[in-house]
Amino acid sequence: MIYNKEVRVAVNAVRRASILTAKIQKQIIANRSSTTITKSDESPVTIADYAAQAIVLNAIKANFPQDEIVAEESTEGLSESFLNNILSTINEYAPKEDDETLFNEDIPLSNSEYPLKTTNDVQNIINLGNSKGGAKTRFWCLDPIDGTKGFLRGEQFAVCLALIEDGEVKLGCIGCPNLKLNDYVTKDNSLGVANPLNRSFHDPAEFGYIFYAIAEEDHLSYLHTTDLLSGSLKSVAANEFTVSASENLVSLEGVEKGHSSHDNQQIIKDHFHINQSLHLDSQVKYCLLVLGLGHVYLRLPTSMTFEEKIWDHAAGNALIRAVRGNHTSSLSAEPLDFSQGRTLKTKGVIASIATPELHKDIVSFAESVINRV
Ligand SMILES: Nc1ncnc2c1ncn2[C@@H]1O[C@H](COP(=O)(O)OS(=O)(=O)O)[C@@H](OP(=O)(O)O)[C@H]1O
Ligand SMILES: [Mg+2]
Ligand SMILES: [Mg+2]
Ligand SMILES: [Mg+2]
Repeated sequence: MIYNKEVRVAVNAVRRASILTAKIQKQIIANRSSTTITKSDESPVTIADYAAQAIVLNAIKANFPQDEIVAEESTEGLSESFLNNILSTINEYAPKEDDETLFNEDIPLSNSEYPLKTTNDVQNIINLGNSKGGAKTRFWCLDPIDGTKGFLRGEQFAVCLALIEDGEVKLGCIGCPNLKLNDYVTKDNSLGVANPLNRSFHDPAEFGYIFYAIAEEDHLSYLHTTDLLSGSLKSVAANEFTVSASENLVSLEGVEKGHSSHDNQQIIKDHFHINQSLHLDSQVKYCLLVLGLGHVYLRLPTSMTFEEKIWDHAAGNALIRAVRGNHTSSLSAEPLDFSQGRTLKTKGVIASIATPELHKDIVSFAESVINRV
């Protein structure tokens, strides 16, 4: 397998961050923690976002010291006592990397050059996520908690890591600690989308799933968070679920009305007879899409000035391309371009496992809805 070491590091780091964030979410929901900060753009960030970013970036640098990283969070403005809090959170909640039931011994997630033992280590490693990205470098792209609002509501969130080379996403890994797939299998067989995998999901009691894919290999893999790489791995082949206009389609959409235009999405759903919608936070939406549990991901812009962040879509891009799906902006059916820096320069996102023709029709209709006077 190409990118063999990269996949092992990514899955192990995402697994460690998924277990840590899931434990912290339980504490927050039980009201035993209140470490949420509001960032300058009014969005929330928690101690779990910082702790997850620290352990994933440390794992990357310990194994690929030359690689650059684009990651969402920075420690700007954090006090020494907050940094101390991040360090104790890591020590208390992150599973230990000498736990052989969870980690491959030959993939150390820290070393003497990247130890993660002091607040200085924590600060330095988090801020290594400040790469500008672009077309020329090889860089990793991390969203330590995607769907922070869902995380705080006790709902879906995801740890999302991608590797980008020459502006193109090469691999993606998404940890979904709260995902129970059986919750999304359509109960109503008349819709014709009941469990497209034609197999039952054995949802683990806790810690959900990890999905990963190399974009150019024609399949996606997924496993329970607490399995080792060699554990009960399942996979989906390219084009396994391609759908066309004549079928009953299910949309995948966000929860927050400020993140996508639910009104414009409704107009599209009416036009294409999409009469069932799943609303979830985070890139978990992409995971359901590539399993065929939904067909069209709609993220129409609420404002023409907001720039989508590459870490909100890069890992999902690898999954979608591995199953030969479509991943474009909401205004043009050109593929998303991850080579333009830390943000996408196009507006909105539409993803689907539809035929290319149907995808083009949906985007062209979306464009007319967005640009209507
Ligand atoms: N105005 C606007 N438009 C589009 N996207 C925005 C906007 N504001 C924020 N964000 C980003 O939305 C990320 C969360 O996306 P979700 O898919 O979870 O949104 S939703 O709540 O389910 O609708 C969220 O990611 P996290 O900060 O990692 O949670 C933000 O990067
Ligand atoms: Mg955020
Ligand atoms: Mg995000
Ligand atoms: Mg985030």
